[in-house]
Amino acid sequence: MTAALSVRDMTVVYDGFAALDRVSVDVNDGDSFGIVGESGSGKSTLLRAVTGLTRFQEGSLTVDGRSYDGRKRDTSFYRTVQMVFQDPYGSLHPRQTVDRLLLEPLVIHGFDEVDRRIARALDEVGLGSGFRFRYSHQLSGGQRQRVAVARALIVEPKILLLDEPTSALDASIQAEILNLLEQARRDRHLTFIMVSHDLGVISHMCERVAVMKAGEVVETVPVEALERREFSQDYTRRLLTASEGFRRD
Ligand SMILES: Nc1ncnc2c1ncn2[C@@H]1O[C@H](COP(=O)(O)OP(=O)(O)OP(=O)(O)O)[C@@H](O)[C@H]1O
Repeated sequence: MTAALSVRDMTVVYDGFAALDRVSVDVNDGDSFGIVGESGSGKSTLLRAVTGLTRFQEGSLTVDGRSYDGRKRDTSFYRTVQMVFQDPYGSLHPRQTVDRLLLEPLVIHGFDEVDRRIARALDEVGLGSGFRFRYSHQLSGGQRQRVAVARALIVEPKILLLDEPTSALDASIQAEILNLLEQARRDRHLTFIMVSHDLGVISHMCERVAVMKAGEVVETVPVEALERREFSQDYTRRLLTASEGFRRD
């Protein structure tokens, strides 16, 4: 199996505080890989360090066979790796039309047949051409997140980094977006790396999961191991119990 992404001993320090402390993660081509952990454990920092939004001071990163350093990422990196953020309100410019939002990445990456690609991307995320000339501020949260997914997929990436992609949405809309992502992954043979505080979402979407605590990966297990309670860390058990909600004994 080829590695789509390999992070080795990655360390990110903010003002003397190690938000990531020698984190290693290997994700195979076509995998759906989850990252869980309590708030502040470093999940978003890991994704941000991979995409170059945050600099890593030590360690190495290999994506699709190429090595990248602390911060610099070239256009070909973003052709391979796209990211979908939690907040569809923050991640899309409100005064741009959907057409403009989808055109921009196509221009950056030098794609031709832009009309056809935009129409196809809108279809793929279930919006249709009626949405093409709407402004993003005229869309619901779920519709915006569909546009964010279309914007990521339109450059035909191999890897999607998903940072809590549905946690800002209502439960029913969450399921629609997750199904849409799952369908896109199957159709396009994508690799997913997904951060979620919701172990239910991770169990549904992912095959393997890294458990993070205080900037470290404390264990990496197949999702079935979580379901069968076959893991080594008590911390993982506490996360599972917390995600199952408060129970009266
Ligand atoms: N730009 C920054 N400057 C300083 N510290 C930061 C910065 N970004 C994150 N941190 C700190 O790094 C640690 C990890 O943050 P991170 O956002 O990666 O956690 P997380 O696991 O994604 O949390 P959550 O689930 O709440 O989003 C936290 O203690 C956070 O306060």
